[in-house]
Amino acid sequence: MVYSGPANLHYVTNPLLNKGTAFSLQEREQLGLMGLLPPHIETLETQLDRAYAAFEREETPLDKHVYLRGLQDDNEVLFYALLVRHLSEMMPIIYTPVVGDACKQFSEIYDHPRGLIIPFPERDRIDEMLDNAILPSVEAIVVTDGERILGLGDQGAGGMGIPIGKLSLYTAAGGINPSVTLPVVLDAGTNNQERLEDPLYIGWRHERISGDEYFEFVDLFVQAVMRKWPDVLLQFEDFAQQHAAPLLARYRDQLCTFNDDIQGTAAVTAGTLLAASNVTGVSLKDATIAFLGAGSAGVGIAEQLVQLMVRQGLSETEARGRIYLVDRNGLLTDAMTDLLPFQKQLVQPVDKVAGWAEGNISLLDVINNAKPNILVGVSGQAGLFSEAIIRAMADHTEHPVVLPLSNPTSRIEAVPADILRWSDGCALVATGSPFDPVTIAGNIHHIAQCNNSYIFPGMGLGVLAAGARRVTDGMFMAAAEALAALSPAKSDRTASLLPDVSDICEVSKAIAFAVGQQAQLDGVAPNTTEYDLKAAIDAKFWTPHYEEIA
Ligand SMILES: O=C([O-])CC(=O)C(=O)O
Ligand SMILES: [Mg+2]
Repeated sequence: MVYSGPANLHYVTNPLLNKGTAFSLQEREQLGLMGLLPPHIETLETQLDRAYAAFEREETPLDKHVYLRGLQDDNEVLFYALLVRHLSEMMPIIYTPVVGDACKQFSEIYDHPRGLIIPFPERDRIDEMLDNAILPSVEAIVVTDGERILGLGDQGAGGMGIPIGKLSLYTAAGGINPSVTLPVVLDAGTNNQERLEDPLYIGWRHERISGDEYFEFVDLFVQAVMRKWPDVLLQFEDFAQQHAAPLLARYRDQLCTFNDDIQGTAAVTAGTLLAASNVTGVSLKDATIAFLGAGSAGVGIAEQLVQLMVRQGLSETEARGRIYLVDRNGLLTDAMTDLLPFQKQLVQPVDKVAGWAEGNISLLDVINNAKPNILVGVSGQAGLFSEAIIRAMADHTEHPVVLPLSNPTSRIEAVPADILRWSDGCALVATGSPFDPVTIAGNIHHIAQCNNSYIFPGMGLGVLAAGARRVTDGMFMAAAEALAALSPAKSDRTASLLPDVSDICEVSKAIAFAVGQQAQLDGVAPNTTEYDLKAAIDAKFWTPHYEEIA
């Protein structure tokens, strides 16, 4: 039987409309809410006090996550007002690291529908599903297939936690109205046995589809999105490395799209390294860089750094010669036959490295021979930056820059306190997940969070405010440079390499401006004056507040 109850209920059940106790008397009368709400009419301020107290009562980080997600599903204005007010405290709860646990336990904590979960067997009904999204219009989508969730691997449909968390930051940090954002999971199955055997598992209980069938499935989705919302910004997130780069290559010229793990992570890392070079005095063109991890994130960062080094005057060959990628089989060389296509540009000639080791060349061999001053970890493996590795870095360089970027915290290559201890406080450290400051010999070292969350909210704001039709490499370069320009370490060497999380809205606006200008230069957005671009960004920037409904 189709529900035919009163229509007024949706004002208190739709989180985009609900104001709870803040509905005015007039609204209560006109919308048919009399008696549904307690009589005392409250302000958003009072609601915030109650919500924060409830948040504090929750004991574990995952409980706090569940509380905040519940609030989001109940009343989005209140959720965002709370989040914006306590961003430094709450970002680790709705985003990395706690969102990792939320994805692993997504089926256990599942409560409300949010966004779309599109299962492979229903692939001929995607248009209908997009129609069901019940949002008046959609401007930003974050999609995952759940195969490489942070460093936690295949979480199947539980990966939905990631698009939800990313889009929460689109709003809290990038000012995108939540009513135009849509999280999506393409449920292509899972190869995670634990999930498949979990009686509570919410996803399609089937091993992952692969090959042509997989790419055709993604294509059905992208084509349906382009039919329904041709101007939408589509962010790909946490796809496995064998899919991420080919999907980006396939779609980047068809619609406004980017891959956050390849391009967003690359831009924030480039911005962090530009900021670090101000502190160390070693510019990127004079740097040598070692990577642990040669997946889509590592290669994405390396390619962005090649571009930056070329801009600073190196030839492309010289730039590539300064970058060493190490994965589980050792240093990538041109003698290897099983490399993925996107890795092949980033190999070292075997002739150059002959004699560095017998057999595979390890990260330690690379450090001892190439003497890098920058070390980037994107391996997804905890603990691989050992004491020997960090000490070898510090032996060759006065201020080694060490970026253990794997998320969540449980996957980090080394914790900042160890890196600083092993380098006698000389290293500059930034991490993918948040860390408290470290005190060494009386000096406080602030640890920047080198996470794509500094980039994608501003990228989204810039794209949407400028009306960009495509996302170019230049726009990511502009974002990286705008971020570096805001580095507190520019004027104070002991300060964090990146701005404080509490300043992220201002960072996003600055990035949006740089991105919008670059989009115009690249011919993918209509030309405007700087004044009009700034005004468009300010006008687009949504802040949580209640609209009068009646
Ligand atoms: O989500 C994050 O914290 C950063 C990211 O994209 C990833 O690790 O996949
Ligand atoms: Mg990601």
